[in-house]
Amino acid sequence: MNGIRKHVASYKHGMRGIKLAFRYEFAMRFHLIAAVGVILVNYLLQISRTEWLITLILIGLAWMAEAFNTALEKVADRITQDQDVLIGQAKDLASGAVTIICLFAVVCALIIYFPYLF
Ligand SMILES: Nc1ncnc2c1ncn2[C@@H]1O[C@H](COP(=O)(O)OP(=O)(O)OP(=O)(O)O)[C@@H](O)[C@H]1O
Repeated sequence: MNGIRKHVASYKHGMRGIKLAFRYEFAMRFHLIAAVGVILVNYLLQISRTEWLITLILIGLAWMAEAFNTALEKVADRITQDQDVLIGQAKDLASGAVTIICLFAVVCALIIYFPYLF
């Protein structure tokens, strides 16, 4: 019972994290606007159920990568705000993770939307 209560509490912390991310992170709001755009285009083009799933999974992965990136930046800034090679690399890697999923999302979007448009 204690375990279940703890598990439910961790979802509450998670919701707080999601609120924080959308309230204070410009990049997260940008991803939200992009997601709304994608959902709109999906409706307009009447894409298949599988294509809906792929786009929704990619949206989730992009938000997840951005949230991890923000978390890592906060921890790194707590460790030191001085210039540090390893901190710089850690931040670049976390930012790279976001860039990777965004690049794949763009490629997938082209593959999915192209046949509907041309
Ligand atoms: N303490 C540091 N030491 C060395 N380089 C740093 C440090 N802090 C930031 N950088 C460099 O500046 C970049 C931007 O870091 P910053 O903390 O400003 O994140 P940001 O502008 O919010 O980036 P992102 O767009 O990835 O969210 C990092 O990817 C890193 O290359």
